[in-house]
Amino acid sequence: MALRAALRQKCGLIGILSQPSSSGSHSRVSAVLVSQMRNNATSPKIKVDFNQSTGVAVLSMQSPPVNSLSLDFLTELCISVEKLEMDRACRGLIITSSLPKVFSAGLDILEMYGKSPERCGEFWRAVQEMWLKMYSSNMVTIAAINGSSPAGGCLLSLTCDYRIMSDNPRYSIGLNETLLGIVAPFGTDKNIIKNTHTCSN
Ligand SMILES: CCCCCC/C=C\CC(=O)SCCNC(=O)CCNC(=O)[C@H](O)C(C)(C)COP(=O)(O)OP(=O)(O)OC[C@H]1O[C@@H](n2cnc3c(N)ncnc32)[C@H](O)[C@@H]1OP(=O)(O)O
Repeated sequence: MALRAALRQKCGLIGILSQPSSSGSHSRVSAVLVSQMRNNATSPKIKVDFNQSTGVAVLSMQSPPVNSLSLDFLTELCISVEKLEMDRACRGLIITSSLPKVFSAGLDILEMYGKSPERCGEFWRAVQEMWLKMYSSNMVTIAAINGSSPAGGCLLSLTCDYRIMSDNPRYSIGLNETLLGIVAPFGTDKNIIKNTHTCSN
């Protein structure tokens, strides 16, 4: 009931929950494949279960060991969210983890070491794209934080409309990245600044 109320508040529509799903874009599906090939991965890092009758999708992060946000992971995450966004039947999105104990360990530290400036640029653009896409989503978004969620994992949860965390003292959450000497890069891209203003309204 709470979700339906939230859906009503955010979308102003409730009657379309049972509308049939439209099909995803082929170009985006192939972008996932390109992402997997680049990473030499055989299994997807993101699993999406969409329930047509409720209009709610559950996006499970399943990238062992700790769902770190690598360029490939972020690419796949953004494509999955975009595909759901294009589906008018999907009104709500729950993001959670399939892994025990960890929601997300945040940005993949290996992406920040020994990489070319071009690759670093691509990575940080993907980080920006992820939080802008989530923050400006038309769907009601909920982070079901079922494990530790430091730094970028916390950031991911903060981009959602609602956060619910497992009551377990062993799970930690917070913006601890400054302890590693990592600060958010200054966004000079006009679109990023524009989108940020739009989101804050
Ligand atoms: C506008 C944009 C603003 C952006 C601002 C910047 C935002 C965020 C910056 C970041 O996110 S930097 C990353 C910070 N992350 C951390 O500090 C998390 C560190 N990790 C942990 O605290 C723990 O690993 C955990 C998540 C609590 C899990 O603990 P657990 O005991 O279950 O597992 P571990 O043995 O510690 O780790 C297993 C395995 O995973 C590797 N690993 C852990 N975290 C990362 C990571 N962030 N990136 C890459 N790899 C990671 C860890 O090294 C272990 O590897 P192996 O030793 O098994 O090879």
